Amino acid sequence: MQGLGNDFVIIDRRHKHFDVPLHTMSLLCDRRFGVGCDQLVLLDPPDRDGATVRVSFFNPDGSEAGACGNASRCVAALLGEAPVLETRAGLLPSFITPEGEIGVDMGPPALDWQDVPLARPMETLELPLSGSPAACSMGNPHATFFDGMERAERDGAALERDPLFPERANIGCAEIVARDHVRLRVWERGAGLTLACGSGACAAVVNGVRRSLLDRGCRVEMDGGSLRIHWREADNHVLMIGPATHVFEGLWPAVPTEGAKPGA
Ligand SMILES: N[C@H](CCC[C@H](N)C(=O)O)C(=O)O
Repeated sequence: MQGLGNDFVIIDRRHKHFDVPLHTMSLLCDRRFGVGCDQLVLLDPPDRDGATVRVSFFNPDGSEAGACGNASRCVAALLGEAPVLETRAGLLPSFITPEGEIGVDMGPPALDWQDVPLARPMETLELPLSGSPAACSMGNPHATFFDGMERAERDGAALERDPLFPERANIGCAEIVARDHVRLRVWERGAGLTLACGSGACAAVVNGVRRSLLDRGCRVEMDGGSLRIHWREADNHVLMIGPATHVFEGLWPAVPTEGAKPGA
């Protein structure tokens, strides 16, 4: 499935559990050897009351992401009937707008340095990096710059691994069009430049509001298309609304026995 061109292989293990080894994940994500995707998504039976499905997200480099906004909308669309997603970021309710778009309540952002996480406490909102980004977590770490989108491709790889980010970071680079409209390009942790990033769009609005650059309701326009983001004052939750598209589906091959060659 894909959300604004940010694409995913979603493996539904709710009815038959099987292991997906790391090397199989990497092959599936690698466009040279497999289907190719920005993240791999696993669906499992829920553990927590109130959840419909447990969802976990993995980058092509095998690292796990605590949040994945575009994939969350895709899972909501796949299951239908407004499921509640159990993720590492918490329980995320979903909804369908009258226009048929998919909405996910991405929960509250985490703003304290230990929760982003950052390597040390910061005296100001602006991090001590060229371009003075702001950082927050949506269940995954995001640093957002507001001085144009060029930095994403130019410096994203180095910034992702800056020592300031002990768990690395997704690097969002924004160009302000208006207080309710921003253009964004994201170098994603463990995945590189993508056409869109849902949690990155949420983080950009949160960081933009904190920097007094954006309103709480904002259109975030990315190369793959736009999301509507609203950082709700009443409960501090971030709502994300946008499309989710089913591309194709297949059957998981007979689960290989131990030691079988990957990518069978
Ligand atoms: N594409 C995802 C973000 C993946 C984040 C992942 N790269 C990480 O390690 O946090 C989204 O739509 O939110």
